[in-house]
Amino acid sequence: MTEKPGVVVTGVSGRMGRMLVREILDSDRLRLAGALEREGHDWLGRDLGEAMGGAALGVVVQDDPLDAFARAQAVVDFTTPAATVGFADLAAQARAVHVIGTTGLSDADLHRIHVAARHAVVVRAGNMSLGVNLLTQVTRRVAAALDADWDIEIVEAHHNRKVDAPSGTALMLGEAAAAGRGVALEKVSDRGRDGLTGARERGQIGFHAIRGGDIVGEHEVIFAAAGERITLKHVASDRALFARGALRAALWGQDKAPGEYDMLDVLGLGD
Ligand SMILES: NC(=O)C1=CN([C@@H]2O[C@H](COP(=O)(O)OP(=O)(O)OC[C@H]3O[C@@H](n4cnc5c(N)ncnc54)[C@H](OP(=O)(O)O)[C@@H]3O)[C@@H](O)[C@H]2O)C=CC1
Ligand SMILES: O=C(O)C1=N[C@H](C(=O)O)C[C@H](O)C1
Repeated sequence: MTEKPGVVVTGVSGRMGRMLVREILDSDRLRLAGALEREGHDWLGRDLGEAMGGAALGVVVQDDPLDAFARAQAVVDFTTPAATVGFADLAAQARAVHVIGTTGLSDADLHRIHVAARHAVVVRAGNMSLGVNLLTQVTRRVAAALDADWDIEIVEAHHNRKVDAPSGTALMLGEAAAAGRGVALEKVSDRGRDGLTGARERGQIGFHAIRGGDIVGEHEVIFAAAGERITLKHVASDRALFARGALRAALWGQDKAPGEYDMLDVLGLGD
């Protein structure tokens, strides 16, 4: 029998890191091969299970990514942009599938990930859920069917610890709406209006971010015209959904050629 692919979880003490560990331990198709935290973290050197407040797992939390990646087939990464670009280089060196959930990546970060993907499989998505990825397809189609008399506004809501805005998901939905309209998002994007802004410009795509409490993630795409309005909405009520999507991507990537992929590829929802 072949061994189950081993997964290293980065940012293992974080909201998504802990969720990923639980899902891997529940999985009969993957095994936990390593646990990473940043330099200086108080979990370093401790057994992961005990650090999480449970029984020992025999996996020690470490801060040496190359050592961890060399013993794994996949790296599942929900951390920060600065950490993720470093992990992309090292996962490529180790030829491990790199699943990236981190959002807030700059164009320069994306370029570095693109270069790393010459040598290894990278699956990246601002949202790993089936529902949101399906919603991007629906959004693109609705935007393609309507002209610019329909104003597009994207509203997202998240917990009060989130550090980036608009959310990665809001940007995915914005890209989908812009693609449906046949325009480049950066040319029409209007983020967080404030003050004496003047009337809305025709064709713009607006973004608005709510931050509060423990909201897991909610996204609305509003198409508003004179006398009528269409609202497409997704609500995530459990982070396990993102973790399961990411682990599905880690498995899916095992037999793929090096390159950049997204969750539409993993879920078979691409055109
Ligand atoms: N694509 C998707 O479906 C989803 C994406 N996300 C995205 O995932 C990212 C993480 O979210 P969340 O889990 O809520 O955030 P958290 O802040 O809870 O977790 C991030 C973790 O990464 C750790 N970290 C930071 N730098 C490093 C490093 N160099 N090496 C190892 N670990 C490091 C942090 O440690 P410390 O706090 O000590 O600095 C922290 O434990 C965000 O960008 C978020 O938007 C979230 C959910 C779903
Ligand atoms: O930070 C989060 O929590 C989330 N981040 C992702 C995003 O930026 O869209 C996905 C999800 O909405 C949760």
